[in-house]
Amino acid sequence: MTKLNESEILEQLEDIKGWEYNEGALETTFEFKNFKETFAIMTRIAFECEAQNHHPEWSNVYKTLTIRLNTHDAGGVTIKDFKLAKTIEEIIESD
Ligand SMILES: C[C@H](O)[C@H](O)[C@H]1CNC2=NC(N)=NC(=O)C2=N1
Repeated sequence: MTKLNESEILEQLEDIKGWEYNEGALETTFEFKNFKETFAIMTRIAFECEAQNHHPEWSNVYKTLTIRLNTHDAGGVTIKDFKLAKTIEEIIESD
């Protein structure tokens, strides 16, 4: 898996609104209704991460969820990160 360069990353980012390239990772923050809803979404995302064998750096404070995606094995952002970011968007939009 080869890491993408910055212009490739910025080009791919045009397809997923709300995400940005920050300090070597794709990053976004979501705000939900309350903690229960946030944690339920995190659980659904976690199953999909397992299925893709690709895992986020994330943090949750009450109803705020921050997600950072990069590919440790490649030392940067790869197409796997974009695939997972799009999946996360689908999960949240289907809610
Ligand atoms: C052995 C296993 O396939 C690897 O450690 C996978 C698991 N999940 C991963 N997740 C992320 N975000 N980056 C990786 O490089 C990665 N590698």
